[in-house]
Amino acid sequence: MALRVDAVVWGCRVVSYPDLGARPCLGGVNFRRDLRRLWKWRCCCDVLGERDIKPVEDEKPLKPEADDETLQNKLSGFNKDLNSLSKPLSPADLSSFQSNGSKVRVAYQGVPGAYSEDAALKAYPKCETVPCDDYEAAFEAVELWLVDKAVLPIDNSVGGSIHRNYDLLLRHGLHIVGEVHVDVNHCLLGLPGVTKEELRRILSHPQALNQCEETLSKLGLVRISANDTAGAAQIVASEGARDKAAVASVRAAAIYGLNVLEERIQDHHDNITRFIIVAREPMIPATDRPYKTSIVLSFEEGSGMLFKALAVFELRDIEWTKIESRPQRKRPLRIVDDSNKGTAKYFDYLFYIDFQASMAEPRAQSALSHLQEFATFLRVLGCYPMDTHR
Ligand SMILES: O=C(O)C(=O)Cc1ccccc1
Repeated sequence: MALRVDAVVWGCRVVSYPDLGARPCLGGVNFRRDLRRLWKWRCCCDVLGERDIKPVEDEKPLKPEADDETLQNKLSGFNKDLNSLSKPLSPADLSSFQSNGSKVRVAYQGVPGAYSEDAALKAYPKCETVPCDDYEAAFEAVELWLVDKAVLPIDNSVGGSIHRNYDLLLRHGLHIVGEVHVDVNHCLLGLPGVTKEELRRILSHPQALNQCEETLSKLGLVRISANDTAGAAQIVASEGARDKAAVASVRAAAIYGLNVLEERIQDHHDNITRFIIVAREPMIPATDRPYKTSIVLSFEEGSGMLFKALAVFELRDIEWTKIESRPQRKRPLRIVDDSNKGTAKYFDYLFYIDFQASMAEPRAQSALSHLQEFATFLRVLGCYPMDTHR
């Protein structure tokens, strides 16, 4: 099956896939439908290996239909040099501008005012942020060259890991090229003139609701989950119900014209979310600053192997900063013949490990080759500069 790349417009590939009887597509124009076709094509060609194909029910575009003028603007930014777009990244690529002077486009889940957008702007202050319906759409937008990067929450100091993004990292072939910490200040937002006493219902992202459990219980509010914090603020503002409030940021309040009834309503004053930045190309590992490396691996046998894996780092004085385990859905049970006691069954897990070293360092390279000796699967998700600020 053939795919023809007709041109690269505004960082998006204009593609046609004659074998599927499809017309050329341009990011932003009927994006979802074209995306599905390209998706099928990618799966047929096994470009990125096995993946789940999620049927997309709605025909809603990721971005509103582009009008003629927008299209013309996009077309004027033609870039036919495909090769220049697929080079590995260096720390200089942490700039908000690309080598051709155009702004870096960064996808995030949510609507303007979401913490994920704060993270994108913290990492690339002058970037163009591109809102996406869900985390998966943000990954897809990078894969389809509609944006340059995506920023995704991965871990929160109060709520813990965002498991969905660990799973998506494995399913998609993107690379982690950076991390950014955002200090989360959850606020209680209501319609102008509304008092706390009038509130009955509270909307927000499930993580935000969990992080504010104590305050929300004291206020006796009924929780309603929303796609993202800013999306919740947008709903409260547009519905105009006086008993409904949102948990979101001060910036979201300003964008949607809501009143900040109380700031820092989270149960723990210090509430930091770690976001990762993913791109199509990996970052070239260097040693000019502190680097972190993220890997995912699995073992044939159980708990002793994890101990051995951690010893690999300890032996080389490498500090690991995070371990997360996720079930191996394709192989949920490992059956062990336990001689005269019968057959034991264990769940099988993938382990995600972050450690503080650059792949440019011999000690990190030797740690990975050591791990390879007993891991049944090992993938480097990325080696990237650490966010050493708060
Ligand atoms: O909903 C948002 O604004 C997000 O970006 C996700 C999120 C939710 C709660 C804390 C940090 C990030």
